[in-house]
Amino acid sequence: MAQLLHTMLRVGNLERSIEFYTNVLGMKLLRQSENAEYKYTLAFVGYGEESSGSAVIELTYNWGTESYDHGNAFGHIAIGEEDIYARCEAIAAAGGKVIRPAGPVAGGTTEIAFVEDPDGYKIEFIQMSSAENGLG
Ligand SMILES: C[C@@H](O)C(=O)SC[C@H](NC(=O)CC[C@H](N)C(=O)O)C(=O)NCC(=O)O
Ligand code: NI
Repeated sequence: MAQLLHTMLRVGNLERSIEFYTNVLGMKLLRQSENAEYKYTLAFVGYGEESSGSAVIELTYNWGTESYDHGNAFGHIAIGEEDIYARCEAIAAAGGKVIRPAGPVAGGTTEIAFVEDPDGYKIEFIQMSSAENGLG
């Protein structure tokens, strides 16, 4: 059976992104690799080991490229959380940017929040106990 493995994000400063995803969002740095020939470094972060079936984020740093034009197509990566209110408080306290405070989605009951990572990618937090479609 196919398995969702990772989402790749190109980032402008790998150390900054690793710091955010680990110390602000509470993920683990799972593995890191460098390709000197093609001048890029990969860092995989997530809440669980890939070997246990956890989907992860692949942070890609192209040496010397400090920013990207994100266009207007990319939406977000979603993370299920037991308490998005506490998580958002912790993110804000750690200097993270909460761009949509925790609360019910417009016209619905699922409770969500949005934060922005250091490159401007949006991360959605969903209160699993409130999630519709059987996620809760
Ligand atoms: C390890 C595996 O999960 C990969 O995603 S490697 C894919 C490969 N990545 C790179 O070459 C990284 C540097 C490259 N300059 C880039 O920014 O992508 C690749 O084929 N990338 C092309 C792509 O469109 O992802
Ligand atoms: Ni990949």
